Amino acid sequence: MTGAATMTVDTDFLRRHGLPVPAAACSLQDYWQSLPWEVRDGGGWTLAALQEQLRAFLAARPAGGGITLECLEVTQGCDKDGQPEAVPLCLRPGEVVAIVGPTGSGKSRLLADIECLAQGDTPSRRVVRVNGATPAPRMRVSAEARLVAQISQNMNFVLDLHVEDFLSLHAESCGVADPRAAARTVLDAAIAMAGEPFTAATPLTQLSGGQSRALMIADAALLSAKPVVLIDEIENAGVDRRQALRLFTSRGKIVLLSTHDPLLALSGARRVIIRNGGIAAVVATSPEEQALQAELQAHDHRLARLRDAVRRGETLLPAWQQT
Ligand SMILES: Nc1ncnc2c1ncn2[C@@H]1O[C@H](COP(=O)(O)OP(=O)(O)OP(=O)(O)O)[C@@H](O)[C@H]1O
Repeated sequence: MTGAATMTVDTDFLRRHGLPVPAAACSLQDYWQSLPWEVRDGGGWTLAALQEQLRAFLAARPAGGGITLECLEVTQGCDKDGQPEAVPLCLRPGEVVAIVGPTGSGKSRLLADIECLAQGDTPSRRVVRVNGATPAPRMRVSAEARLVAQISQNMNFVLDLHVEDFLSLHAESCGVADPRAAARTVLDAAIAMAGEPFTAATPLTQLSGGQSRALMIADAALLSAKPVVLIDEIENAGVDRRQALRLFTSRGKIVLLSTHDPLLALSGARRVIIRNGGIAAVVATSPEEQALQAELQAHDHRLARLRDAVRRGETLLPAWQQT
């Protein structure tokens, strides 16, 4: 049955229906195959009925396992020498926050701590609180209940599907009313962001790194209900970076991006400075820096033209001299 292989079972759903909970996350299809016949027959279940009910359950539930995210706090962290971090961090919906610092300083560590909702159990000993409270354990382990979508540098697909089929399946598993239309919207946004065009019929395995990331960004922004998006060094991603950020903030998501790029560093209202593994400061983007953004953007457009010319194998001077 379409979708059962791509839907993940949800422990809350299973408990609600008195169904056995598997030891590890698995697809609905695998779960169904592992169910003893007496459980299937006793509950009058069919795979179609199970899928229908799970889809309705997920569609009715806000992302993050039923909570509306109001604030995400990162506290009690230590730097690499075990010294307490200078400042805690509090993030609110619709915010873009850049994470900056030298190579190896701990930017990815901070993203990973947020991704796993660290509870003092990572090298930084950070504790992440959700809406002022300790998150429920299932928010750390259940794929459905997790708050965070992550876009990282190295994303490539291994699925043997075309772009449109993949997006439709994902839309269907998210409980979207018209999966094909939702897939089309995501595809259009991804194509607009990617440096090189691709189509609905492109096999996933033939997408370039930049195209894969553009697809994942559009998917995370427009289909995923996760309220927090972590982006690791999008500057090398071969996508229109500012368009990607706009897509996320238009959906009210918290966006944290680790970056060395000055334009991206200024794209949020604040930036987190990491030194020696710890948060050394949280700096507000000043009005002067905001004014600088327009100038940096003009340079960025010029460089983007050069990058396109390089990709097309053209000589660079005409692209550089174009006003
Ligand atoms: N607070 C900390 N305590 C202990 N170890 C840490 C801490 N922060 C980071 N580390 C460790 O330091 C190493 C480098 O950190 P990380 O990869 O996060 O750096 P980065 O800033 O993302 O680097 P790059 O810019 O090269 O991607 C990792 O092994 C990480 O686990």
